[in-house]
Amino acid sequence: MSSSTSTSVPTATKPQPQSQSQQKQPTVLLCIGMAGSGKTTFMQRINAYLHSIKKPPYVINLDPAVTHLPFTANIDIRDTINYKEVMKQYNLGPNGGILTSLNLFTTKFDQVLDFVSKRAPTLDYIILDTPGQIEIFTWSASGAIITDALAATYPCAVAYIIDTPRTTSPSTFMSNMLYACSILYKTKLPFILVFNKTDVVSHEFAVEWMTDFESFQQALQNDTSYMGSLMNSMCLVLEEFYQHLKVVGVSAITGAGMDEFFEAVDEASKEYETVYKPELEKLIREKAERQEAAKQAQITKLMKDMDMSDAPKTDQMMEEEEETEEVDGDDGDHDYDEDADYEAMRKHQEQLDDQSFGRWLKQAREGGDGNIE
Ligand SMILES: Nc1nc2c(ncn2[C@@H]2O[C@H](COP(=O)(O)OP(=O)(O)OP(=O)(O)O)[C@@H](O)[C@H]2O)c(=O)[nH]1
Repeated sequence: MSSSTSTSVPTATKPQPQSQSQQKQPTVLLCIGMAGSGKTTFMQRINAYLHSIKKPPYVINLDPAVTHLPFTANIDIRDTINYKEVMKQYNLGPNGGILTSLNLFTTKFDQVLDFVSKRAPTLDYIILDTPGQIEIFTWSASGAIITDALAATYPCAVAYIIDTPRTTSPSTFMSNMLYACSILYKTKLPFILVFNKTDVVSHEFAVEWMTDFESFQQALQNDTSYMGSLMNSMCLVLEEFYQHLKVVGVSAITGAGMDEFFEAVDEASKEYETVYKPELEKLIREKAERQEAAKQAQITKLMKDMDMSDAPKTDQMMEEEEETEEVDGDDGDHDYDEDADYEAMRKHQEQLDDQSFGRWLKQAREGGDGNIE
């Protein structure tokens, strides 16, 4: 786990050396969190922060149910999808309405990517606000499509927003961590745990629990229930998960922790380049190889079906050909036998005909048929 606590100049503000051939790619930040954790307020804060350092971000709102956006979005799902209309038209409840709206929007996401790609060379950050009902984005096909589409092109990181004052009990903390863990393993993207609302409660207790499992077990001391012992074991399991996280404490209201947050984003962007991107490229390469192999197999099969002699022959094809020749030989003998049988039958029939004709002639003569003479 890396906890960013330094107050030095944010790396995001330092000029980055740019190779001529390499086009600048903005970093995508996906803001995900439980309802009420402060995603929208946090989006407003980072938007204001980035404007203040002269790096205005490209803002995308994916929450169709938000009534008021305290910032201007470049692309807003609400401009194309009327969430209340969707609920009425499809006879859905609020969650079904949000999910269907997101699904409808995802069908047009290629157009969103087009818009983004036109602006990308001039951008440093693309920030996305997601629906309040976290599972609608994290566990839906649309959420996965949007995340994968962005992560395939741009360095991408998840900012998981946590309501710190509501996470002070070991059980809510553990629930939140397990949820974060599920998102990390689902997206496999660089992950930043953003403890929000630190103006109310400092996030230090959380950092301590994550770095020292004994302190978490101490907090559980009075909990002798089954849940208590389960959490006791879980904290050991989660130790490995914590090591892959960047942790920052912020206040979306006061603006505290913004420098640390963008330092973590910068690290996450590098992690994307060194870990996620090579893995993605490997997957793409493997898929291309599988497709090429399948194509070659199809061509070989087609050549064989067409009996193209100049087609490259595999050992198996040669063996099959030899077997076929042997069978053809048998067929020739068989044809020969059939011809002999046919000839014998023909002769036999001729004999029968001759005999029959002879009998008829004899009868005709005996019967005095003058015409016969
Ligand atoms: N004290 C304090 N309150 C905050 C902070 N960030 C957000 N809030 C408050 O938390 C409440 C929820 O904030 P939102 O930004 O609407 O949270 P959200 O996650 O976008 O909410 P949904 O879209 O409904 O899921 C609001 O009343 C905010 O004013 C913070 O840093 N400190």
